[in-house]
Amino acid sequence: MELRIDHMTKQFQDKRAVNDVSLKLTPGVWGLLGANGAGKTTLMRMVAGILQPTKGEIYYDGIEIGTLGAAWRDVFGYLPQEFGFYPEFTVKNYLEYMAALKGLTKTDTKKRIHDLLELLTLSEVKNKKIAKLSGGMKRRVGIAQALLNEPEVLFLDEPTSGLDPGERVRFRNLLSEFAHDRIVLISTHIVSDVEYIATQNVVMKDGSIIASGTTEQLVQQMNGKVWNARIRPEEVSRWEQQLCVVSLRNKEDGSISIRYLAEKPEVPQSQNIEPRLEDLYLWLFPNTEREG
Ligand SMILES: Nc1ncnc2c1ncn2[C@@H]1O[C@H](COP(=O)(O)OP(=O)(O)OP(=O)(O)O)[C@@H](O)[C@H]1O
Repeated sequence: MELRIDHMTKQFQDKRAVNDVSLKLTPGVWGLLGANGAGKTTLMRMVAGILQPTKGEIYYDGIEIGTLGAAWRDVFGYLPQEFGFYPEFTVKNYLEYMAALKGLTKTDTKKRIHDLLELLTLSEVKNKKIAKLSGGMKRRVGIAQALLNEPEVLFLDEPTSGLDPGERVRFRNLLSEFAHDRIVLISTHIVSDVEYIATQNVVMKDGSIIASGTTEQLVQQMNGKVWNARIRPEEVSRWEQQLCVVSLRNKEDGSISIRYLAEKPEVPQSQNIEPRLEDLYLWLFPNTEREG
């Protein structure tokens, strides 16, 4: 099973949103990381067949997906970033409707919806109107519809936005299991969503892939660049202005433990510490807001 993205490019008037991206996706979870505007959504929409590429092709097991036509839609699942629901539908009716669009049989639909409602802890709200659900529940309904046809290739655009930490963990575990023999690509700027479950990560910036590899391979680039030191509370704003600060933690003795990124130690008595994927992300995208 292989999805080959070949020299994909998308030009919007004067904006090149995706610039000659080539990727070979194999079974497992793939993390697609990048700051706002990196081109992640545009790339995913082209694979989903919603957006016409300016240049490039996509092959599933060697066959161009345009040639596959309906057969591609049968094996592909997609959760868009902006998800247009039918607010007056109940959760169950909506999933039945989507199952019919995806061509599932009546018997398959019943069982599949039952299982997905259980899996995504939506059983209790299955007869509620979608308009009445919380943001996190709506997101889970979106995930359920993407999983309806048990897709072999699943693309999820920021799937965890609006999920609480418990839901996030459950969702990550569910995906890890699901991706055992499928290709799952998750676009996110929340590094912890993919740090521990992604088999491979791809980092996009300004429409191009600037790094890719396993989490371990990627974080290696940060060896020797992540530091920890103790500072006094009154020094915080000075160091924040001078350094790329990953985190600040109040210690019991009144001092502050600072984790920062730099080519060499900048704060007196800094210790070199083990890098994480978030460190690389902040190194590549220093101006992004910190993860909450
Ligand atoms: N229909 C469009 N017309 C013109 N420009 C567009 C269009 N869609 C996207 N863009 C631009 O292309 C670039 C990439 O956008 P895209 O939504 O793919 O990024 P992203 O990585 O998904 O960002 P985010 O994390 O904010 O969703 C941005 O500069 C965006 O403004």
